[in-house]
Amino acid sequence: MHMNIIVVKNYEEASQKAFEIIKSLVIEKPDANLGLATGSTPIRLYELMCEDHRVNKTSYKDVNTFNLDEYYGLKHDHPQSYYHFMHEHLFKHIDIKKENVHIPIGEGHIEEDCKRYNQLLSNNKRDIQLLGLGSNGHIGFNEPGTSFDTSTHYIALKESTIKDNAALFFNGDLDAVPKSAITMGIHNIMESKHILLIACGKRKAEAVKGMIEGEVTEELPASILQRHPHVTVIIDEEAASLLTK
Ligand SMILES: N[C@@H]1[C@@H](O)[C@H](O)[C@@H](COP(=O)(O)O)O[C@@H]1O
Repeated sequence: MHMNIIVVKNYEEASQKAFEIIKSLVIEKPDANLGLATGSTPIRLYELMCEDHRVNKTSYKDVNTFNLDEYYGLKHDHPQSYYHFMHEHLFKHIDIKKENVHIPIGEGHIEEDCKRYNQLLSNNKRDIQLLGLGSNGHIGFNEPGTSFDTSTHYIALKESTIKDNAALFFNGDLDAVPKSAITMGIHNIMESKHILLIACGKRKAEAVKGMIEGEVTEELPASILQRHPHVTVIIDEEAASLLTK
């Protein structure tokens, strides 16, 4: 097993650690391909990147980014679209070029767009893929039961995911959360040279245990990371609390 597991005290330390990894990659390789994620977890990391860009002038002008997923049916300017999230939390604060930003399109011709995104991904291998972790073990929006062979696809969200995201982003309003999404598949995620997963808090402890100590199963999508040659997992004490080894 090639997982490098880093246990830190809390969310702030986890974000700092992840930031160090991303920053040193961008400095070493100014035209790096970054696979990016949304959700509540990377928010502090993105803040640190913006601050560092402002203060230390770390440049993203030759960086390309590829986001994991997008809700289906939200317009770009919807405040909860991932497109909007990424612009607000990261892109508008750094010197990345608009044309270097890639996010799946969550409306219109699904099949064509998935095909186009897959082509883009296979032409641009990611140097690093940032991941959060769903409380049910999903990565991107690859819900439990998704085949490990998938590339970018349309997926119906599980009840638990709708609930989690309602609580975090939609003021608890289940009806406001889109019921489906477009996501990079497990196959696309596994193509990245390095995978960096951050998980914090008690509600992730079960999934973290399965991901690291459980069997590799499509019922817990993140468990596939055990088969990747270069994975860094950053977890806080709460998320690590059920680990036995
Ligand atoms: N599609 C996203 C994932 O990319 C994210 O990693 C996960 C965890 O979210 P959070 O970081 O808010 O716990 O759930 C969301 O549904």
